[in-house]
Amino acid sequence: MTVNTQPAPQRPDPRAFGLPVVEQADIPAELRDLVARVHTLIDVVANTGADTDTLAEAAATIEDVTARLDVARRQIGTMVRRELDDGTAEHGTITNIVAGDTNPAAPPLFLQPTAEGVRGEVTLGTLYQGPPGLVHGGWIAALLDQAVGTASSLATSPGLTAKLEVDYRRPTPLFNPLEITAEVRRTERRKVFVTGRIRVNGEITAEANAIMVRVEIPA
Ligand SMILES: CCCCCCCCCCCCCCCC(=O)SCCNC(=O)CCNC(=O)[C@H](O)C(C)(C)COP(=O)(O)OP(=O)(O)OC[C@H]1O[C@@H](n2cnc3c(N)ncnc32)[C@H](O)[C@@H]1OP(=O)(O)O
Repeated sequence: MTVNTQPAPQRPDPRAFGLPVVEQADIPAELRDLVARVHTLIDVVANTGADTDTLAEAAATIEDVTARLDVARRQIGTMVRRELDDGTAEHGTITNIVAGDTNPAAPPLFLQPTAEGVRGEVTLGTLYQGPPGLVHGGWIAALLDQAVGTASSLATSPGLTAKLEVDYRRPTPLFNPLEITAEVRRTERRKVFVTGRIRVNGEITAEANAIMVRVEIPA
């Protein structure tokens, strides 16, 4: 695997903005296990053909579990700090819908730096279905948004998506490994022009061109 050998740019510490930071390594194994099991549960519920007695029993059990877990909620904006393969680190919101470590609805997509930008792989099931057997177009945009945002953040500094234009070239199938890549093309003041792609078996199914606008970080 190729990694970015350029010196890492100075990245802001979210704590300076009042945001709590959790080290990825400090997320308890039990929470990771719970997140994975709930992810499976969501998929099973979405597809179940169980009888009504079983459904009612399951709903009561889950109501009970929900009440037990609904304690000491995290502050909105809680960040997770992740060590990356190139020895640098990144911050992301811990409940990010695409990549959040503690979000059972997230695929999740974890991106790593490469010589060109970022790369990750993810396989999506029926939770992300739009047309029969295919990934929902909004989710394709979400995956690409995450990729261009991360590429921009790692190459420059964190920003918000100002523009995201997606070309849907081929249907993107469920249950197939999706290769997600993104790379910064150029920067212009606070604007970062980024391209992202989804490939299936080497063929591009969707491509995005985005403008990220870097947030102004006080000195
Ligand atoms: C503290 C540490 C945190 C760490 C954190 C790390 C996170 C790292 C992982 C990230 C991974 C997440 C990936 C998901 C990323 C989202 O999902 S972001 C959420 C969706 N996006 C939004 O909500 C953005 C909403 N829009 C806005 O807030 C504002 O319009 C913007 C985009 C911040 C720009 O506003 P502004 O800062 O006032 O900037 P402004 O002066 O208007 O424009 C600056 C430049 O951008 C241009 N521009 C502005 N809007 C546009 C546009 N729509 N089209 C074209 N050009 C535009 C302007 O023309 C101007 O260009 P120049 O004059 O320099 O040529």
